[in-house]
Amino acid sequence: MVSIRVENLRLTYRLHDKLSLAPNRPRMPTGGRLEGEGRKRSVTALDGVSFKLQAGDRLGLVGPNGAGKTTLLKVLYGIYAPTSGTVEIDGRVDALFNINLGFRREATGRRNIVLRGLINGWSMEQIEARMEEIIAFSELGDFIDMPFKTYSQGMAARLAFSIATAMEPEILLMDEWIGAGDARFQEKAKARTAQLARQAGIIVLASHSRALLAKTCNKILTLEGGTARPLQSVEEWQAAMDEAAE
Ligand SMILES: Nc1ncnc2c1ncn2[C@@H]1O[C@H](COP(=O)(O)OP(=O)(O)OP(=O)(O)O)[C@@H](O)[C@H]1O
Repeated sequence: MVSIRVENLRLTYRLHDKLSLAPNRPRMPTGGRLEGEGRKRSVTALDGVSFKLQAGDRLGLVGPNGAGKTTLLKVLYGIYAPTSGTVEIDGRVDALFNINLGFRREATGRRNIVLRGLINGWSMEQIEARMEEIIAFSELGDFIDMPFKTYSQGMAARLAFSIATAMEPEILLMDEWIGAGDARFQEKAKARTAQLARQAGIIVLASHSRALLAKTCNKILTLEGGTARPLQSVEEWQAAMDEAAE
């Protein structure tokens, strides 16, 4: 059964001197908790975060800039190991948080589909079998044989989304990539995302767009300076937002 279980998660970035935040730079107006001095400086981007998700859940991650949303996605994807706490994931995970990540700029869209498929462990036969469906969903037409570097952000987003969802992930992690597609593609992508969640998958989407979150998610996790509020249903979150606005 697909599930995510996060228990008391803490993630601290250790900052080397060359990694910015030197004392003569402007103070960070927002973000995680800065600690230490000089080479021992660190940022605690997530602290004491706990939540559980089950099959069919579509979680929205919300919070101001630097709240820890992207860091949480990266921990769920396994890019960063927790500094402390536990993350237990059951299910095949794929991520779409940087549209250009993992694409060869010089290679065509078609070649990039092959490369991504191979990285995902598909055989050439499996790639061939999915190729036309991926191209059709992306609606890139003849541009599929143009180098990736010639694509607009929206075109790159179409290809990235089409490949990632063709890989049939059980858990899909996303940030606001969807904003790069035009309105029609966004509708199509939303339908496919909902279908994926219905097929007993889990979606985690970090976004600043209330409309997108309301349409896509059933649960909301609000992060602030790296700490999380208790999980809310999307209805509770909307009601709280409306109340705060009054
Ligand atoms: N690679 C890194 N090295 C050091 N600190 C980092 C790194 N990535 C993020 N941080 C810090 O961790 C904190 C959380 O950042 P994160 O990118 O997770 O926020 P976010 O909620 O996704 O923000 P945004 O809405 O702006 O995308 C910030 O204080 C940021 O400065």
